[in-house]
Amino acid sequence: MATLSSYLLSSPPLCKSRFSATSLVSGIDFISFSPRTTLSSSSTVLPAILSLSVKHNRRRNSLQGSNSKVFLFLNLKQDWISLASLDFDFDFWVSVKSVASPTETISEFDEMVSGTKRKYYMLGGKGGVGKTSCAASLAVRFANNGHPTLVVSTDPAHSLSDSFAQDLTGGMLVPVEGPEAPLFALEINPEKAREEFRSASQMNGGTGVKDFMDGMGLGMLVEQLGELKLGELLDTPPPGLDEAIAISKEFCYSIIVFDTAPTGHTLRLLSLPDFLDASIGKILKLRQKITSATSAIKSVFGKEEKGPDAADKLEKLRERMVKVRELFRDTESTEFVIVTIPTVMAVSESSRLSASLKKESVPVKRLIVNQLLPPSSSDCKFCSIKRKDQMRALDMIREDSELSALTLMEAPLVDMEIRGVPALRFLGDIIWK
Ligand SMILES: Nc1ncnc2c1ncn2[C@@H]1O[C@H](COP(=O)(O)OP(=O)(O)OP(=O)(O)O)[C@@H](O)[C@H]1O
Repeated sequence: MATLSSYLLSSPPLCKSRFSATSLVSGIDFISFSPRTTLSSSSTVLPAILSLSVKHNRRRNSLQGSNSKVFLFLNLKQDWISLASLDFDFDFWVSVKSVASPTETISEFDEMVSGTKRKYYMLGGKGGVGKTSCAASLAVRFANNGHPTLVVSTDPAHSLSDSFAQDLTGGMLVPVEGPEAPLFALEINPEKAREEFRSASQMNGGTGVKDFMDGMGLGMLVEQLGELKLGELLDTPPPGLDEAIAISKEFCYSIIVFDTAPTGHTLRLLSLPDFLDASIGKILKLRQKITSATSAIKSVFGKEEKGPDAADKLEKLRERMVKVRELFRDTESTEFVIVTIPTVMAVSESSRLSASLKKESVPVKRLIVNQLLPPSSSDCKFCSIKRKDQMRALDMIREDSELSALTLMEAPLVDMEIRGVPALRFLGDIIWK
């Protein structure tokens, strides 16, 4: 934003419109105008490369307080710019300026599909904020722009099927109908993934820690390994394990979008590879020591070594965990997109999520504020309260040390259906211009 403001200061305005407005009711109000109308003389300028500044002068007879803030909403795609204020007893000066030449501009979307590496986008946030809807719409946007895409739901409470109005249950890849390039969707079956873990960590269909450790030739050390919480790990794999296993699988798509589970679950998922790597690593080291100590005895008695056993399977699982860990932190290929809604509670949780992701060295660049109320000149009482909450939450984002550093993307509250197709599929066209 620093470069943007310095550009605004240094470049002459492309258009300057003056208009006045007086709010008829107290509370937040909106006024809108179309930049294309006012810019008709500068036909070479694309709306996508415009920015907006506003100056306001208090009218002499204004009775309002002196601390009113003016908020700007730009929706160039839909041809409107709105100003929102608690006090419209002002004269407004609106300047629209070009911030870059068309050739220099890279849209958010272009940036997201740039590079040669396969890209992983993980959308996460508080429960119910619209992670699935935004993941589905982003995936549709990628596919419609020619990028073979896979969207994976790792949230045990799947709702991807509802977003696409298609049955995606069953843990299989399903082609999504509609988009131009291939788009596949997958709802991870947590039970299946857990089963995979159990079979990797247990020997010959045995169950429990004792069998597993026997299989490893470490039966007598079960007690000593108590501090690794191995029993817990094998009998009730931690939430998120299924996701980690799924993520580590090889897929043949240029972009993979993950619709993750709500915050707490996702954070456990992110720290899981480290935990598993450390635990499995310790077990394998121990086994190695015992094997070398007993190998001399075994050779004397002519006993054969066992074939592929639990240790090999576990070693493979550990390798996958290492890959997952690297993937989470690879800034060139992976990005965690935080999804939030404009409420104080959701913003607070998003700030904590951002801090935790930073601590885990997971790259985060963008924040989607979903379900923003579109401007309206005739709010009901409920809507005007909601709008005030929304303003407060947006202010919080701007002032938050974690969130203000992220690129803000706005997703409006949309009508749920467009001719029988869930409108949320098309949110991506609005968010990622
Ligand atoms: N921009 C929007 N406009 C209108 N409705 C929306 C919007 N975004 C999400 N919704 C609705 O909000 C509800 C929750 O959305 P969604 O399932 O995408 O959230 P989620 O964060 O994935 O939820 P969960 O945490 O339960 O997985 C759904 O009914 C969805 O249709």
